[in-house]
Amino acid sequence: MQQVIISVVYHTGQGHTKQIAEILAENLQSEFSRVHLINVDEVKEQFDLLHESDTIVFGCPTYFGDISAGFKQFMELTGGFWYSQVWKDKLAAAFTVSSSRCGDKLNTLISLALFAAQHSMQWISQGIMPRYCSNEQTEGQNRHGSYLGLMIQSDNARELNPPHPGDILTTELFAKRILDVTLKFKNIKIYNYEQSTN
Ligand SMILES: Cc1cc2nc3c(=O)[nH]c(=O)nc-3n(C[C@H](O)[C@H](O)[C@H](O)COP(=O)(O)O)c2cc1C
Repeated sequence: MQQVIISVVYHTGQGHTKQIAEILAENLQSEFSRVHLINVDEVKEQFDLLHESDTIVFGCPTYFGDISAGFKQFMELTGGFWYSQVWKDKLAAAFTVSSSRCGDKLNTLISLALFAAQHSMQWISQGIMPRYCSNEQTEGQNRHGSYLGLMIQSDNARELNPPHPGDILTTELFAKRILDVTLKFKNIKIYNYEQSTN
């Protein structure tokens, strides 16, 4: 059985971004894929896992309308790889988490896409249509109407609460899309494999 390798590399401050990284990793896992979940705090020892990946998913919280400092540190560690373009034509996708519905998350996704472009990676858009009927517009899939990547609104409280159900659904659908696109890009045809229709 041919398998693709997908890594999710993330920074988290209080754990909200970690929650989403874990849901993504769980839903990326299949008989056709091997998944690495990597916290940027431990990335220095795990760069080989990123180098062997077909797809790398980048994730961080939005802090002051942009990527977090923790993620930026990781980005700057990749300077040597940029120089030799070792990630050229790997696939890339991204997600960000912030406490406001908007919270200027788009700017974070743009920064992450630019980072991937400087590494000459191929970008996977979110590819999930928002639902425009009844309550689903606000409670369902892609409720923030994002296209560049996955946007999540965290419920910031004293305790770490689970993400909004609509955001969990969107995360699951995004994982399915990342897996679909990776298999397509690697030209792996799987008999009876159901492509996502969202
Ligand atoms: C320094 C700082 C700046 C923040 N800036 C924003 C912001 O610009 N927009 C927003 O909606 N939330 C903002 N937040 C809230 C975080 O995005 C939110 O708490 C998020 O869930 C953090 O994810 P984490 O738990 O993975 O660290 C900020 C939080 C911090 C600590």
